[in-house]
Formats: sequence, structure tokens, C-alpha cells
Amino acid sequence: MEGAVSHTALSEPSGQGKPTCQYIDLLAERRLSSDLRWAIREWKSVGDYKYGNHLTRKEIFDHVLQSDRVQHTISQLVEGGKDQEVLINEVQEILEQMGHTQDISVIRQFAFVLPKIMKRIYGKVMINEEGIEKLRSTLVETPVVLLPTHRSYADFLLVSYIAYHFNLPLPVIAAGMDFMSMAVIGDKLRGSGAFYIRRSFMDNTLYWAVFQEYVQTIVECTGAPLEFFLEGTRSRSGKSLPPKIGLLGCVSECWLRGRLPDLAIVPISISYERTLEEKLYAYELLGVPKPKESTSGLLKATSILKENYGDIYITVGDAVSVREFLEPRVDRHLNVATPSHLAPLSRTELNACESLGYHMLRKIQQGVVTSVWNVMCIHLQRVLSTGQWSLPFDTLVQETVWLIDLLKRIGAVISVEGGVKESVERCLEIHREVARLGEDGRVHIQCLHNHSLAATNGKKMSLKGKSLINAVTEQVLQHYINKVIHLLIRPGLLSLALKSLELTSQHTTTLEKLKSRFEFLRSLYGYDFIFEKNAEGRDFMEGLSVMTWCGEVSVVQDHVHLVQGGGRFMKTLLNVLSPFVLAYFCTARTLASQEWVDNGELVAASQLAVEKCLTPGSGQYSALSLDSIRHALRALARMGAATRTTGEDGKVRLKPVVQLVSSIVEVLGHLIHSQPLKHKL
Ligand SMILES: CCCCCCCCCCCCCCCC(=O)SCCNC(=O)CCNC(=O)[C@H](O)C(C)(C)COP(=O)(O)OP(=O)(O)OC[C@H]1O[C@@H](n2cnc3c(N)ncnc32)[C@H](O)[C@@H]1OP(=O)(O)O
Ligand SMILES: O=C(CO)COP(=O)(O)O
Repeated sequence: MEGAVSHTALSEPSGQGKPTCQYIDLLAERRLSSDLRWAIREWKSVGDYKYGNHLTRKEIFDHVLQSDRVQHTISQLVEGGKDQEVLINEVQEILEQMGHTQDISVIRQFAFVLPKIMKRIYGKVMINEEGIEKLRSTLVETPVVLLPTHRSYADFLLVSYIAYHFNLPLPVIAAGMDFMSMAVIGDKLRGSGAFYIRRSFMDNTLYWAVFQEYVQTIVECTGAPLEFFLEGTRSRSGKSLPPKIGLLGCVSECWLRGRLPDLAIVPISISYERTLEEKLYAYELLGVPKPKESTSGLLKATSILKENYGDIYITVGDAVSVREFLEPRVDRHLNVATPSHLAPLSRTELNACESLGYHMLRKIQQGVVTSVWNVMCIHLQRVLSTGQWSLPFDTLVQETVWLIDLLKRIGAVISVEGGVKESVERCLEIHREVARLGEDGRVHIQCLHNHSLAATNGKKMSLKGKSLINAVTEQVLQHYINKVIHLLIRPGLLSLALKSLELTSQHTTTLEKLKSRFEFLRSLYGYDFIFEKNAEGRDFMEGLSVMTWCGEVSVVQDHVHLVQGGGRFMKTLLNVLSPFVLAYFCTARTLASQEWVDNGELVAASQLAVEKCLTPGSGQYSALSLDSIRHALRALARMGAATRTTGEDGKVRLKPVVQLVSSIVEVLGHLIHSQPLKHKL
């Protein structure tokens, strides 16, 4: 029904010669006809892998149990004194717990309920149809792995829904155990293709062997699309998380050991205008544990049905060939003479898989569709950093127009419906809990702190209630800013590098010095932001060319000049990154203060150190994010700023390498942005 489908063309960044991307609304048709008829319609997938075989649950289990890898692991464990029968039973139990089914009657139940919910809470669910058709052709030719962003529980429902909508082969999905014990729902998810895996199991050889065989059987034998979340968890911060490589390595092994000629990995970027879990995430990042997944919890969450969550944009990206990516990075011939179950991935191969993970995350970021709200949050955050909680509506519109124009030119795909002014009004309606337009013509930012959400299930929370008044609102704003931060991070780090070199309009620095400082910061922030491996030079040039193009810096021969001490864009970038500077500064200083036995204590102490620096009006309360503090510690350890030793009591101790940490603290200290903060340091 052509007329019912709304087509929207989003222009891609100018100057890149790409055609415009067409998105269609999945809900348009659903709003015009019966959901029941839709759910019970005749359904057959179109696009199955040409060499795939349908295997029953039992056939998959047998295949795994009989595999060389599992048999070999069992015999090794028997040699170590374990009982064979017990081990075989253990394998069967693991498989029973893990195994998925794909029952079309269960899928139909979701196909009936999901559109009802989506039509209530979302405006449009837009998808690039061209991406779907390319995916269909790829699915026929080669086994496919789907890698969606993980920002919400809604993600996996959407991906399966899309498959149902377009009659694509239904994905088999790796799911954490969290859902398995949910009454009714746990089984329904299993029945629609979820297989359950433990959260962490690398040290359990039998589980690891069964898991690998299970995944590879799906990919190699059935050819069903395998879906998993590369980031391993929902990103609370809204930013991409560093890739987990267990599953990626496992599927790549099919090509690395010559069992498949290739494998296609398809990035799927899901951009929510408003995230269902926005407030819960803010509290979790501040230290409140996540509520356990339960059916009763799900039923209690029905209040979301009264809310408006805006639009969703889904971009199905171009497939990346595992063969093309890995071939130049590994030597497959080294293992030809070894049976594949006896040739675990080498360090070089794991590194190559990690590079692939980072590459995929960049591809995913390139498919993100930015909402006007993301841009508005950058300004709202700046308003808070001046100690204000409101600003004139017209100013917000003007600032948003300026930044949208700039972001578009540096690569953003932005959904603007009508004019920017209308979009800003619309966003204020959708996000009225966060900021709303008053009768005085000003936009008022709201305090989002809610005592009931701050309940910590008995766990002690270290932050003061007073901090939460600012922290929750700022954490929510930061969540939305973070959704565009991948576009800003390279010029942002360049701005930090320039500032840390204390460059004023009279002074210049050499390209070499600037590059070296940029690379230091890139390494320090290498877990909080996604940078491809061995791409330091490219990232530097990208940051420099954006800043040059914006007129913030000029480069003459090998000298870089800062134009008029830095302009509007540079100030915006420094403001956006200032919470990250503060978080890393306080974490490094806390690390330097003593030897740490408990990592949890170090994280909590770092958070308290951040809290001590904050005053209302600093606009940097999102520096309290535990995510950033943990990333900072990981990066500091990787850079050699701390050494790990295991004491006689068996506990791991983290000892600062004082000289190195102090030099890092010194660089970051130069970057502390706001004056009120400087007084508190
Ligand atoms: C019509 C509508 C229908 C609707 C119908 C609805 C359908 C509805 C379906 C529901 C579906 C629910 C979906 C939920 C969504 C989630 O539950 S998301 C959470 C679960 N999924 C994932 O986590 C996927 C990604 N995770 C991974 O790949 C992880 O690596 C694993 C496999 C889970 C393992 O995790 P882990 O044990 O924490 O290990 P990890 O940290 O990755 O690695 C540990 C170490 O082992 C090393 N390592 C990794 N691989 C290897 C290797 N092969 N050899 C040697 N060392 C290795 C790593 O390098 C790492 O080393 P270090 O860095 O520590 O030095
Ligand atoms: O990944 C999950 C479901 O999507 C559940 O675990 P997280 O709470 O870690 O995101």
C-alpha cells in the first residue's frame, strides 16, 4: 500500500558524494490495518542462505555434543580425573539451558502485541529500505552476523520485528541469562530465537567449548542470521562501548579455520529520539544497581505506555566481509595442518578480531541518525554550566540552527522535520520531563531527581542527595549529547590538545607536538570513545581538518596557529568534553594517592573525589558517571600508570606509578575548564 508508507529522505553529509538515504515508516501501514490480520498473515522468509539446512533443536544439540571440540574437551577433563558420564550430562544440561527454538506461533504473538505498543509510544519507526534489500541479497550468498547498537531493551525486539515485517530469515540471538528466569517472557524469548549464555565463562573450558560449537553450528550449518550485541550490554551513557570479542572471535573462527569462504557482518544503527530507560540509566551510572529483569517489573513499567518516545531511525548498513577485513591482518596458513578444534585463536588473530570489532563500531556510528534534541542538549548543558536553569526559546533555536549546520557539514545525518524551530518545539514536547517551554518564552530545564528511583536495594550509595539534584538531570542530558559525541571527539581532542599546550592567539605550536599530545589524549580516552586500531594519524588529520575548516586554527607549513584564542566551536567542544576531563583528573589523582587493594573502593573513592569538586553551576555533574571512572582506570592501567600485583593473600593490588600518574594529572589539571571548579581543586 504505497500511499500509506511515508518516505523521508535524510541528506547525508555534503561533500561526500553519497546519495540521499530514503527511510520508510514501518508503522504507517500498521496504523491503517488490523494488527491481528498482520500477525496471522501467511509468512515465509525470502532470502535464506543458499547452502543452509534447517536443523531441529535436537539435531543442533547432537551436532554440538558429537563435535571434535566438545569430545576433545571431555577427554581432556577425563584425563584430569573427571567422570565422563557426568561431563556428558553436564554438556546436555548446558545445551538445554542454552538452546533456542524458533516457533512461528510465538513470533506471531509478538507480531500482534509489538505494533500495538509501538503505535502508542512512538511516532514513526523509520528504516532505510535499501539496506534491507541489500541485506536480503547478502543473506542468500553468505552466512550473516547482525550487529545492532544496544541502547535499549527495545533493540532486539525491533530487529526481529523488522525481519518479520520484511519476510527476512529470523535471527538467532545471543541473550544474557538475565531474561531466562522471567516468568512466561523468558520462554517466549527463547521460542523466538534467543539462546541463553552465561555472562562470563572464559575460564570454564567445557562451557566455552559447548558455546563455541553451538554458535558455529548455527552459522555454518543452518546459515540462519546470528544476532548479538557487540558491546555486550546496553550502553547507559549513550556512547558506543568497547567491543567484547568473545562472540566476534567465535564467528570469525569459521573463516579463520577455513570452514567458510566468508562471513558478512552487517551493522545496524538504531537511533531513538527518546530512550525508554533514560532515567534508570542516569541512576545506574551514578551507582544505583539496575532493577532485576522480572515479569512483575515489566508489568509495573506499563506507565511508559502513556508517554511519547518520539521517532526511531534504523539504518541497516553495508555488510563488511570478514575475509576482506582479516586477510591482510592474519596468516591462515599457519594452522592448515592442525585440526581446528586444536588450534585456538592466536594473540595475533584475537588482535585482528578486536580491530574488526572497533571497525564495526565505527560503521555503526556512521549509521546513526542525529535528532535535533541531541543538538539542543549540548546547549542546555552549557546553560547549566553557567549556573542557569533556563534560557530564551529564541536563543535555543538560534544556537541549534548554528550547530546543526556545522554538524551536517562534518558528517552528521540529522532528522529535521519542517524547520529547526518547529523541530525544537516538537522535541520540547517529547522531552517535557527534561526541559519545557514556559509561558514566559523561556525554556526551563527540569530537576529529574526522584527519590523512589534512587533506592539502592540495600546497597550503600556514596553520593549525597544534594548532588543528585543536578546529577540526574545532567546525566540525562549527557546521554543525549553522547549520541553525537562520536562526531565531535576528534576535533574535541584536538581542542584539548591545543588548550593543554597553552596555545593563545600569539603563539603557535608545531604539528609534531600537537600530534603527540593528541595521541596521548586519544590513548587516555581510548575506552570512553571508539578509535580504530592503528588509525592515530587519520584521526589527527580528521580533527585538524575540521578545526581548520571551521576557521578555528590555521596551519602554515608545519606550524599550527589558533585563530583568536579559539572561537565558538572550540568553546563548545571544550564544554562538551569538560566532564570527561574532570572525571579522569579526579580518578588519576585518587589512583596516585595510595596503593589500592579493592578496585570497587578505588572507583567509589574517585567518584567521591569528583563530587567534592562540584558546585551547582559547574555543569559537570555527569563527571560522576561510574562508566567514565572505570574507563579511566582501565586506560591508566593500560598506559602503565599503575601496576597490578597479586599479594600473599591472593588479592590483586593496584599500585600507582607515581611519576607517570602525576604527569597525567598535570596535563589534565591544565584542562579543567570552569573557574568555580578550579577553586575547589
Ligand atoms: C515479530 C517480532 C518478533 C520479536 C521476537 C523477540 C525476539 C527477542 C529475542 C530476545 C533476545 C534477547 C537479547 C538480549 C541481549 C543481551 O542479553 S546482550 C548480553 C549478551 N550478549 C553478549 O554479551 C554478546 C557479546 N559478548 C561477548 O561476545 C562476550 O565476549 C562473551 C562471549 C559473552 C564472553 O564474555 P566474558 O566472559 O565477559 O569475556 P570477555 O570480556 O569478552 O573476554 C575475556 C577475555 O577473553 C579473551 N578472549 C575472547 N575470545 C577469546 C578466544 N577465542 N580465545 C582466547 N581468549 C579470548 C578476551 O580478549 C578477554 O581478554 P582480556 O581483555 O580480559 O585480556
Ligand atoms: O543486555 C541486556 C539486555 O538487553 C541485559 O543486560 P544489561 O542490563 O547489561 O544491558
